[in-house]
Amino acid sequence: MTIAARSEHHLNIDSIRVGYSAGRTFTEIVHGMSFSLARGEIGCLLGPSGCGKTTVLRAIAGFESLLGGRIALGGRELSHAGFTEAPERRGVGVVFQDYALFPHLSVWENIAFGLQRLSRDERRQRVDRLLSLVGLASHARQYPHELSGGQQQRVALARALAPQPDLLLLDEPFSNLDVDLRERLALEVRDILKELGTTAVLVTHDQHEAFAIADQIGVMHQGVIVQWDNAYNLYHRPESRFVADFIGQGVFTPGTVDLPRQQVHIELGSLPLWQGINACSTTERTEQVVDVLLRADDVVHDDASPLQAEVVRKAFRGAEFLYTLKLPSGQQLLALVPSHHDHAIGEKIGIRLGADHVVTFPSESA
Ligand SMILES: Nc1ncnc2c1ncn2[C@@H]1O[C@H](COP(=O)(O)OP(=O)(O)OP(=O)(O)O)[C@@H](O)[C@H]1O
Repeated sequence: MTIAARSEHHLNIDSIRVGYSAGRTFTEIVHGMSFSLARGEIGCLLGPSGCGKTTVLRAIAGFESLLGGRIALGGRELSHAGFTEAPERRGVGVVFQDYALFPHLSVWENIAFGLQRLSRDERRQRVDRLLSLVGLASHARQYPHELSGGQQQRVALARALAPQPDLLLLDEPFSNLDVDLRERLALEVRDILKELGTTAVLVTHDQHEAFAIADQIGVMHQGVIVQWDNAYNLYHRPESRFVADFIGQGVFTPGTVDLPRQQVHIELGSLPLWQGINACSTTERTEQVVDVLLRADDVVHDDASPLQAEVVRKAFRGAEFLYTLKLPSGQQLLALVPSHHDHAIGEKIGIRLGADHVVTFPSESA
Protein backbone atom coordinates (compact mmCIF):
# COMPACT_ATOMS: atom_id res chain seq x y z
CA MET A 1 0.00 0.00 0.00
CA THR A 2 1.36 3.41 -0.93
CA ILE A 3 0.81 6.52 1.10
CA ALA A 4 0.27 9.41 -1.30
CA ALA A 5 -0.12 12.07 1.35
CA ARG A 6 3.05 13.56 2.79
CA SER A 7 5.09 11.67 0.20
CA GLU A 8 7.79 14.33 0.49
CA HIS A 9 8.75 12.56 3.70
CA HIS A 10 10.85 9.45 3.50
CA LEU A 11 9.91 8.17 6.94
CA ASN A 12 6.41 8.75 8.29
CA ILE A 13 5.56 7.83 11.85
CA ASP A 14 1.90 8.62 12.17
CA SER A 15 0.05 8.52 15.52
CA ILE A 16 1.62 5.22 16.57
CA ARG A 17 0.51 3.44 19.72
CA VAL A 18 2.68 0.66 21.14
CA GLY A 19 2.48 -1.34 24.36
CA TYR A 20 3.42 -4.54 26.12
CA SER A 21 1.40 -7.25 27.76
CA ALA A 22 2.61 -8.99 30.86
CA GLY A 23 0.30 -11.84 31.86
CA ARG A 24 -3.22 -10.49 31.75
CA THR A 25 -2.31 -6.84 31.99
CA PHE A 26 -1.53 -4.66 29.04
CA THR A 27 0.32 -1.36 29.29
CA GLU A 28 0.36 1.21 26.53
CA ILE A 29 3.80 2.85 26.45
CA VAL A 30 3.68 5.04 23.31
CA HIS A 31 0.51 7.10 23.05
CA GLY A 32 -0.13 8.27 19.49
CA MET A 33 3.26 9.61 18.51
CA SER A 34 4.08 11.21 15.14
CA PHE A 35 7.13 12.53 13.34
CA SER A 36 8.55 12.52 9.82
CA LEU A 37 11.96 12.67 8.23
CA ALA A 38 12.96 13.70 4.73
CA ARG A 39 15.36 11.44 2.86
CA GLY A 40 18.88 11.85 4.25
CA GLU A 41 17.69 13.55 7.44
CA ILE A 42 18.88 12.43 10.87
CA GLY A 43 16.27 12.43 13.64
CA CYS A 44 16.79 11.76 17.30
CA LEU A 45 14.44 10.73 20.08
CA LEU A 46 15.74 12.21 23.30
CA GLY A 47 14.21 11.68 26.69
CA PRO A 48 14.61 10.36 30.20
CA SER A 49 14.92 6.68 30.96
CA GLY A 50 11.66 4.78 30.52
CA CYS A 51 9.86 7.37 28.34
CA GLY A 52 9.50 4.86 25.49
CA LYS A 53 12.36 5.73 23.11
CA THR A 54 13.54 2.17 22.54
CA THR A 55 9.96 0.97 22.19
CA VAL A 56 9.46 3.39 19.27
CA LEU A 57 12.71 2.22 17.68
CA ARG A 58 11.70 -1.42 18.07
CA ALA A 59 8.35 -0.67 16.42
CA ILE A 60 10.10 1.01 13.48
CA ALA A 61 12.44 -2.01 13.18
CA GLY A 62 9.41 -4.33 13.19
CA PHE A 63 10.17 -6.04 16.52
CA GLU A 64 6.94 -4.66 18.06
CA SER A 65 3.54 -4.37 16.40
CA LEU A 66 1.29 -1.33 16.48
CA LEU A 67 -1.97 -0.94 18.38
CA GLY A 68 -2.81 2.03 16.21
CA GLY A 69 -1.34 4.48 13.71
CA ARG A 70 1.04 3.59 10.90
CA ILE A 71 4.69 3.53 9.90
CA ALA A 72 5.70 4.11 6.28
CA LEU A 73 9.13 4.24 4.66
CA GLY A 74 9.75 5.49 1.14
CA GLY A 75 6.01 5.32 0.46
CA ARG A 76 5.83 1.67 1.61
CA GLU A 77 3.58 0.89 4.54
CA LEU A 78 5.59 -1.14 7.06
CA SER A 79 3.21 -1.34 10.03
CA HIS A 80 -0.34 -0.61 11.07
CA ALA A 81 -2.68 -2.29 13.55
CA GLY A 82 -2.93 -5.91 12.46
CA PHE A 83 0.02 -5.77 10.06
CA THR A 84 3.76 -5.79 10.74
CA GLU A 85 6.17 -6.28 7.87
CA ALA A 86 8.93 -8.70 8.95
CA PRO A 87 12.11 -6.98 10.23
CA GLU A 88 14.30 -8.46 7.48
CA ARG A 89 11.95 -7.21 4.75
CA ARG A 90 11.72 -3.60 5.93
CA GLY A 91 15.00 -2.26 4.51
CA VAL A 92 15.92 -1.03 7.96
CA GLY A 93 19.38 -1.45 9.54
CA VAL A 94 19.96 -1.35 13.29
CA VAL A 95 23.03 -0.45 15.35
CA PHE A 96 22.69 -1.66 18.93
CA GLN A 97 24.17 -0.28 22.12
CA ASP A 98 26.31 -3.40 22.71
CA TYR A 99 27.64 -3.53 19.10
CA ALA A 100 26.49 -7.18 18.70
CA LEU A 101 29.44 -8.08 16.42
CA PHE A 102 30.15 -11.69 15.48
CA PRO A 103 33.17 -12.53 17.67
CA HIS A 104 34.49 -15.32 15.43
CA LEU A 105 34.48 -13.16 12.28
CA SER A 106 37.12 -10.58 11.35
CA VAL A 107 36.23 -6.92 10.93
CA TRP A 108 36.07 -7.41 7.15
CA GLU A 109 33.86 -10.51 7.48
CA ASN A 110 31.55 -8.79 9.96
CA ILE A 111 30.90 -5.97 7.48
CA ALA A 112 30.54 -8.36 4.53
CA PHE A 113 28.11 -10.61 6.44
CA GLY A 114 24.88 -9.25 4.98
CA LEU A 115 26.19 -8.98 1.41
CA GLN A 116 26.01 -12.61 0.26
CA ARG A 117 23.86 -11.76 -2.74
CA LEU A 118 26.49 -9.41 -4.21
CA SER A 119 29.23 -10.59 -6.55
CA ARG A 120 32.70 -11.00 -4.98
CA ASP A 121 33.93 -7.82 -6.61
CA GLU A 122 30.93 -5.76 -5.56
CA ARG A 123 31.20 -7.11 -2.04
CA ARG A 124 34.90 -6.29 -1.82
CA GLN A 125 34.35 -2.77 -3.15
CA ARG A 126 31.45 -2.11 -0.78
CA VAL A 127 33.29 -3.40 2.31
CA ASP A 128 36.53 -1.59 1.46
CA ARG A 129 34.70 1.68 0.94
CA LEU A 130 32.89 1.38 4.27
CA LEU A 131 36.09 0.38 6.06
CA SER A 132 37.82 3.50 4.85
CA LEU A 133 34.74 5.63 5.56
CA VAL A 134 34.75 4.52 9.21
CA GLY A 135 38.56 4.88 9.39
CA LEU A 136 39.35 1.20 9.94
CA ALA A 137 40.99 0.19 6.65
CA SER A 138 44.11 -0.98 8.49
CA HIS A 139 42.07 -3.14 10.92
CA ALA A 140 40.28 -5.32 8.35
CA ARG A 141 41.86 -8.58 9.50
CA GLN A 142 41.50 -8.00 13.22
CA TYR A 143 38.80 -9.57 15.40
CA PRO A 144 36.31 -7.61 17.50
CA HIS A 145 38.04 -8.42 20.82
CA GLU A 146 41.22 -6.80 19.47
CA LEU A 147 39.46 -3.45 18.99
CA SER A 148 38.52 -0.62 21.35
CA GLY A 149 34.87 0.10 22.10
CA GLY A 150 34.84 3.06 19.71
CA GLN A 151 36.37 0.94 16.94
CA GLN A 152 33.87 -1.88 17.54
CA GLN A 153 31.02 0.61 17.27
CA ARG A 154 32.44 1.84 13.96
CA VAL A 155 32.45 -1.76 12.69
CA ALA A 156 28.85 -2.19 13.83
CA LEU A 157 27.94 0.99 11.96
CA ALA A 158 29.71 -0.18 8.79
CA ARG A 159 27.98 -3.57 9.04
CA ALA A 160 24.55 -1.96 9.38
CA LEU A 161 25.26 0.40 6.47
CA ALA A 162 26.67 -2.29 4.16
CA PRO A 163 23.30 -3.50 2.73
CA GLN A 164 22.46 0.18 2.01
CA PRO A 165 19.32 0.29 4.17
CA ASP A 166 16.52 2.75 3.44
CA LEU A 167 16.69 3.71 7.11
CA LEU A 168 19.26 3.23 9.86
CA LEU A 169 18.22 2.96 13.50
CA LEU A 170 20.76 3.58 16.25
CA ASP A 171 19.84 2.55 19.79
CA GLU A 172 22.00 4.47 22.29
CA PRO A 173 25.02 3.58 20.13
CA PHE A 174 27.59 5.50 22.13
CA SER A 175 26.46 4.83 25.69
CA ASN A 176 29.22 2.28 26.37
CA LEU A 177 31.91 4.78 25.43
CA ASP A 178 33.52 7.43 27.60
CA VAL A 179 32.11 10.94 27.45
CA ASP A 180 34.80 12.56 25.27
CA LEU A 181 34.77 9.79 22.70
CA ARG A 182 30.97 9.79 22.64
CA GLU A 183 30.60 13.28 21.28
CA ARG A 184 33.51 12.89 18.84
CA LEU A 185 32.14 9.64 17.46
CA ALA A 186 28.65 11.15 17.22
CA LEU A 187 30.06 13.92 14.99
CA GLU A 188 31.96 11.35 12.91
CA VAL A 189 28.87 9.19 12.49
CA ARG A 190 26.94 12.25 11.37
CA ASP A 191 29.55 12.94 8.67
CA ILE A 192 29.40 9.31 7.50
CA LEU A 193 25.58 9.27 7.33
CA LYS A 194 25.56 12.59 5.48
CA GLU A 195 28.20 11.36 3.04
CA LEU A 196 26.06 8.33 2.23
CA GLY A 197 22.76 10.26 2.35
CA THR A 198 21.35 7.75 4.84
CA THR A 199 18.14 8.57 6.70
CA ALA A 200 18.56 7.69 10.37
CA VAL A 201 16.81 7.70 13.73
CA LEU A 202 18.88 7.66 16.90
CA VAL A 203 17.65 7.25 20.45
CA THR A 204 19.56 8.59 23.40
CA HIS A 205 19.13 10.25 26.78
CA ASP A 206 22.31 12.27 26.22
CA GLN A 207 21.56 15.71 24.81
CA HIS A 208 25.15 16.37 23.72
CA GLU A 209 25.02 13.25 21.60
CA ALA A 210 21.66 14.33 20.16
CA PHE A 211 22.95 17.84 19.43
CA ALA A 212 26.09 16.46 17.75
CA ILE A 213 24.34 14.09 15.39
CA ALA A 214 20.76 15.10 14.68
CA ASP A 215 19.05 17.52 12.31
CA GLN A 216 15.77 17.25 14.22
CA ILE A 217 15.24 16.14 17.79
CA GLY A 218 12.03 14.91 19.41
CA VAL A 219 12.04 15.38 23.16
CA MET A 220 9.96 12.53 24.60
CA HIS A 221 8.08 12.45 27.85
CA GLN A 222 5.85 9.59 28.96
CA GLY A 223 5.29 8.10 25.53
CA VAL A 224 4.76 11.25 23.48
CA ILE A 225 6.95 13.80 21.74
CA VAL A 226 6.54 17.09 23.60
CA GLN A 227 8.64 19.12 21.13
CA TRP A 228 10.04 18.21 17.70
CA ASP A 229 12.60 20.80 16.76
CA ASN A 230 16.24 21.56 16.03
CA ALA A 231 18.79 21.79 18.84
CA TYR A 232 18.92 25.60 18.79
CA ASN A 233 15.18 25.98 19.27
CA LEU A 234 15.01 23.31 21.96
CA TYR A 235 17.60 25.22 23.93
CA HIS A 236 16.51 28.78 23.22
CA ARG A 237 12.79 28.37 22.57
CA PRO A 238 11.56 25.50 24.72
CA GLU A 239 7.79 25.23 24.44
CA SER A 240 7.23 23.73 27.88
CA ARG A 241 8.79 23.65 31.32
CA PHE A 242 9.64 19.99 30.77
CA VAL A 243 11.77 20.77 27.71
CA ALA A 244 13.30 23.82 29.38
CA ASP A 245 14.26 21.64 32.34
CA PHE A 246 15.47 18.65 30.36
CA ILE A 247 17.58 20.56 27.82
CA GLY A 248 20.54 22.59 29.04
CA GLN A 249 21.10 23.94 32.49
CA GLY A 250 19.16 26.71 34.09
CA VAL A 251 16.80 27.77 36.81
CA PHE A 252 13.36 29.31 36.93
CA THR A 253 13.31 32.66 38.66
CA PRO A 254 10.23 34.80 39.41
CA GLY A 255 9.60 37.76 37.11
CA THR A 256 6.99 40.39 36.31
CA VAL A 257 5.89 41.00 32.75
CA ASP A 258 5.61 44.60 31.64
CA LEU A 259 3.66 44.28 28.41
CA PRO A 260 3.63 47.96 27.35
CA ARG A 261 7.43 48.01 27.47
CA GLN A 262 7.70 44.40 26.24
CA GLN A 263 10.00 43.62 29.14
CA VAL A 264 10.18 41.26 32.03
CA HIS A 265 11.67 42.39 35.32
CA ILE A 266 13.61 39.97 37.51
CA GLU A 267 15.88 40.40 40.53
CA LEU A 268 18.91 40.77 38.24
CA GLY A 269 17.37 43.47 36.06
CA SER A 270 15.09 43.79 33.03
CA LEU A 271 15.07 41.77 29.84
CA PRO A 272 13.21 42.07 26.55
CA LEU A 273 10.45 39.55 26.03
CA TRP A 274 10.95 37.17 23.14
CA GLN A 275 8.10 38.15 20.86
CA GLY A 276 5.54 35.43 20.49
CA ILE A 277 7.52 32.71 22.19
CA ASN A 278 6.16 31.76 25.54
CA ALA A 279 5.47 35.37 26.29
CA CYS A 280 2.39 35.55 28.47
CA SER A 281 -0.70 35.61 26.37
CA THR A 282 -2.83 37.44 28.92
CA THR A 283 -3.29 41.02 27.88
CA GLU A 284 -6.08 41.93 30.29
CA ARG A 285 -3.51 42.88 32.89
CA THR A 286 -0.45 44.96 32.16
CA GLU A 287 1.64 43.05 34.63
CA GLN A 288 1.80 39.39 35.25
CA VAL A 289 3.87 37.20 37.50
CA VAL A 290 5.80 34.57 35.57
CA ASP A 291 8.68 32.15 35.96
CA VAL A 292 11.64 33.18 33.83
CA LEU A 293 14.04 30.58 32.47
CA LEU A 294 17.60 31.74 33.15
CA ARG A 295 20.27 29.63 31.50
CA ALA A 296 23.73 29.26 33.01
CA ASP A 297 25.09 31.26 30.06
CA ASP A 298 22.59 34.10 30.66
CA VAL A 299 24.41 35.05 33.88
CA VAL A 300 27.78 36.75 33.32
CA HIS A 301 30.52 37.19 35.91
CA ASP A 302 31.52 40.86 36.00
CA ASP A 303 33.73 42.29 38.77
CA ALA A 304 32.46 45.79 37.94
CA SER A 305 28.82 44.88 38.52
CA PRO A 306 27.23 46.21 41.71
CA LEU A 307 25.07 43.09 41.93
CA GLN A 308 26.79 40.52 44.13
CA ALA A 309 26.00 36.83 44.49
CA GLU A 310 27.47 34.24 46.83
CA VAL A 311 29.15 31.10 45.47
CA VAL A 312 27.20 28.13 46.88
CA ARG A 313 28.60 25.28 44.75
CA LYS A 314 31.11 24.96 41.94
CA ALA A 315 31.81 22.27 39.38
CA PHE A 316 34.97 22.33 37.26
CA ARG A 317 34.17 21.73 33.61
CA GLY A 318 37.62 22.24 32.09
CA ALA A 319 37.10 25.44 30.13
CA GLU A 320 34.49 26.69 32.59
CA PHE A 321 33.23 26.49 36.13
CA LEU A 322 29.53 25.91 36.61
CA TYR A 323 28.81 28.05 39.65
CA THR A 324 25.65 27.85 41.72
CA LEU A 325 25.13 31.36 43.05
CA LYS A 326 22.81 32.80 45.70
CA LEU A 327 21.30 36.26 45.29
CA PRO A 328 20.54 38.50 48.30
CA SER A 329 16.90 37.30 48.19
CA GLY A 330 18.02 33.68 48.54
CA GLN A 331 17.16 32.89 44.91
CA GLN A 332 19.74 30.56 43.37
CA LEU A 333 21.15 30.86 39.85
CA LEU A 334 23.61 28.97 37.68
CA ALA A 335 26.47 30.71 35.92
CA LEU A 336 29.05 29.37 33.47
CA VAL A 337 32.26 31.29 34.08
CA PRO A 338 35.65 30.85 32.33
CA SER A 339 37.69 28.58 34.58
CA HIS A 340 40.52 31.03 35.22
CA HIS A 341 38.00 32.81 37.49
CA ASP A 342 38.43 30.37 40.36
CA HIS A 343 36.31 31.61 43.29
CA ALA A 344 35.89 29.93 46.67
CA ILE A 345 32.61 28.68 48.11
CA GLY A 346 31.16 31.47 50.26
CA GLU A 347 32.88 34.21 48.23
CA LYS A 348 30.74 37.02 46.74
CA ILE A 349 31.23 37.76 43.07
CA GLY A 350 29.82 40.45 40.74
CA ILE A 351 27.29 39.28 38.17
CA ARG A 352 25.03 40.79 35.54
CA LEU A 353 22.55 39.57 32.99
CA GLY A 354 23.97 38.58 29.63
CA ALA A 355 20.77 37.44 27.93
CA ASP A 356 19.28 39.12 24.88
CA HIS A 357 15.86 37.52 25.23
CA VAL A 358 13.90 35.66 27.82
CA VAL A 359 11.58 32.71 27.91
CA THR A 360 8.77 32.77 30.43
CA PHE A 361 6.30 30.23 31.74
CA PRO A 362 3.19 30.63 33.86
CA SER A 363 4.26 30.97 37.45
CA GLU A 364 4.01 27.78 39.50
CA SER A 365 3.97 29.72 42.75
CA ALA A 366 1.23 32.20 41.76
N1 LIG B 1 9.36 -6.23 26.80
C1 LIG B 1 8.74 -5.44 27.66
N2 LIG B 1 7.71 -5.87 28.41
C2 LIG B 1 7.07 -5.07 29.27
N3 LIG B 1 7.39 -3.77 29.49
C3 LIG B 1 8.43 -3.27 28.80
C4 LIG B 1 9.17 -4.07 27.86
N4 LIG B 1 10.14 -3.29 27.32
C5 LIG B 1 10.02 -2.07 27.89
N5 LIG B 1 9.00 -2.05 28.78
C6 LIG B 1 8.57 -0.89 29.57
O1 LIG B 1 8.25 0.17 28.68
C7 LIG B 1 8.66 1.42 29.22
C8 LIG B 1 9.49 2.14 28.19
O2 LIG B 1 10.67 1.40 27.94
P1 LIG B 1 11.72 1.83 26.83
O3 LIG B 1 12.85 0.85 26.88
O4 LIG B 1 11.04 2.04 25.55
O5 LIG B 1 12.19 3.23 27.41
P2 LIG B 1 13.46 4.11 27.04
O6 LIG B 1 12.99 5.50 26.95
O7 LIG B 1 14.16 3.55 25.85
O8 LIG B 1 14.34 3.92 28.34
P3 LIG B 1 15.93 3.76 28.52
O9 LIG B 1 16.53 5.11 28.18
O10 LIG B 1 16.07 3.44 29.96
O11 LIG B 1 16.38 2.67 27.61
C9 LIG B 1 9.38 1.12 30.51
O12 LIG B 1 8.50 1.37 31.57
C10 LIG B 1 9.70 -0.35 30.42
O13 LIG B 1 9.72 -0.94 31.69
